[in-house]
Amino acid sequence: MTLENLLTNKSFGGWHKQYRHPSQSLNCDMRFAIFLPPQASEKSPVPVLYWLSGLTCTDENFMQKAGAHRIAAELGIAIVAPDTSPRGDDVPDDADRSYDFGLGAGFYLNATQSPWNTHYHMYDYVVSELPALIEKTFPVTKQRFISGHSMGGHGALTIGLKNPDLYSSITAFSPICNPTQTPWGQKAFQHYLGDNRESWKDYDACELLKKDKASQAILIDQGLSDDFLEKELKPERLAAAAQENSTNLTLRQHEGYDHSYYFIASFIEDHLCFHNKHRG
Ligand SMILES: N[C@@H](CCC(=O)N[C@@H](CSC=O)C(=O)NCC(=O)O)C(=O)O
Repeated sequence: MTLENLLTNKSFGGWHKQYRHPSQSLNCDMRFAIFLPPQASEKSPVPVLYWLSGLTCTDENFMQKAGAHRIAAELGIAIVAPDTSPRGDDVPDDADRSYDFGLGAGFYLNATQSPWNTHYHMYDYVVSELPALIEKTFPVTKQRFISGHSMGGHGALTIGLKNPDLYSSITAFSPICNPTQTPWGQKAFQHYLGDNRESWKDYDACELLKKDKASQAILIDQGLSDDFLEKELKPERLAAAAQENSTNLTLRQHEGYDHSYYFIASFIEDHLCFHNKHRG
């Protein structure tokens, strides 16, 4: 396994680092970023928040724009930000090169349909391959938290709900909550998963929550001036499903905030503190 260090920056007493490595699940080279707080050492390993970004993002957007390092350094939590899709000349993209499908839009699932199924296995990468690499390489514990934004909020919710033993708590900003019923999700699932709509439900947070009560606590923040709210996100449906089975889900709605990283930066401290409360 080669792990190539591309970038190292000291930040709030800790370290932001960017790496490239060959990924077996995705069948291509991948980049990820990690923030290691100053407390992290072999003698005192720290838990890890996995952050899943949204459409068009790479590992860089969150690290550069969210303003998360100060509070992560204070709390002693590492943050790992993977890319949002497989990358490279061999990796197929949307024919129209649109932003909502293909490169930069892996939807955190395992594609079953050709030509997507050669590379698009972001679910396996995020749940298994990347944490194994992180836990082998860096001074971290096996405790994981998960969070994300928009498409990454969908990823955080579905991955967290499906793996209660692996993720202690779940948070999301402006998540796509019911992708089987909304345009971004339907386009992606049709291509990646094919015509059988039953198979789509396995990657839909509302459907997962209707099936089973979540064992973890969930925090969702949503801006009320978000241009994607009505058409794509549907947080009210997730809140209703949670209420139905007494899942511990808090949906906070904020006047005036949009879908951008200004919104994420405004509330990221609350998310890190929320995860910190669930630390073992
Ligand atoms: N107008 C944008 C649309 C893409 C966009 O808004 N991407 C969001 C995530 S949306 C859901 O997954 C994002 O995080 N963008 C990156 C950023 O740094 O703000 C476009 O056409 O690119």
